[in-house]
Amino acid sequence: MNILDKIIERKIKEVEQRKRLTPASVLEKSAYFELPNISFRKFLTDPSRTGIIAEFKRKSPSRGVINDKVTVEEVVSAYDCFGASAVSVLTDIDFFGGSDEDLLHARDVIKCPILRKEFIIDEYQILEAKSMGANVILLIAAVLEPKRLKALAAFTKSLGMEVLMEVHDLEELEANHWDEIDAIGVNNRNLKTFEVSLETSYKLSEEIPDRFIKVSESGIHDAKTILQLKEYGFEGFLIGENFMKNTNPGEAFGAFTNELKELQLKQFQTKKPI
Ligand SMILES: O=P(O)(O)OC[C@@H](O)[C@@H](O)c1c[nH]c2ccccc12
Repeated sequence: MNILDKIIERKIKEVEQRKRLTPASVLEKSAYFELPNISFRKFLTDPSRTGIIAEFKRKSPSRGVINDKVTVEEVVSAYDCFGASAVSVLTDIDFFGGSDEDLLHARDVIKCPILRKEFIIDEYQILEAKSMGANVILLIAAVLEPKRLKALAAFTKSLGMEVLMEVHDLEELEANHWDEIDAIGVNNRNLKTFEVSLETSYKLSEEIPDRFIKVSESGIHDAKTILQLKEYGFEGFLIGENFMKNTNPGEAFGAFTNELKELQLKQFQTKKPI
């Protein structure tokens, strides 16, 4: 059994337990059901933001503990303040050391869209996401049948939220050209083997129809890579470890965005006719 199978096996049990503990009707009483969604699409394509979806991730199956010393509030408020287009918060407890509380605390301190980073297999988890104040959810093509993925995406849209679908290869991409999806994320990390290659994004970029926002996920460690990905049409960049591995992830994000701005300025100046 690969790690993804293990996570899903655990997740099925977890969701059943959660449903018994808190019925959906209780989740639906959350005030977030009354509020308009903070648009992921709008923030990602806003030129005054960076396009970066900055992630709060304490640990992962591939890296072990990345950072268990910082608070979610201090990190995500710096992410937002230095121009993140969205913030991603892991809520998986067992494999990523996250929690629902992390997302709730993030929501208390930031105004940009929040991605609930979770292994979603059931509508109930989407209701949970809404009740916590998340604005966008992740649907992973490697764990869902195409028809099931479409149904979960439609349910998300019916709640006014948005969908980031994650793919890792052409087969997953071609099976899931659903109108209910807002953005397609190419995961450079193979969730079954942990291998990381940016070539995955470069190769799949031209296969993604223009109506979807293109996002590149995982393994991004420098500002130069963002410029390269932009050349391939990517507008979103999901980055976790590169910030979280630092004592002060928020500050690391700030330094990264400064470097990105400088590189962009240089690129602009050299392209400009004299
Ligand atoms: O820390 P990285 O290499 O920058 O990657 C971030 C993000 O892409 C990664 O955490 C991720 C992408 N898809 C996922 C699905 C589940 C859990 C985690 C992920």
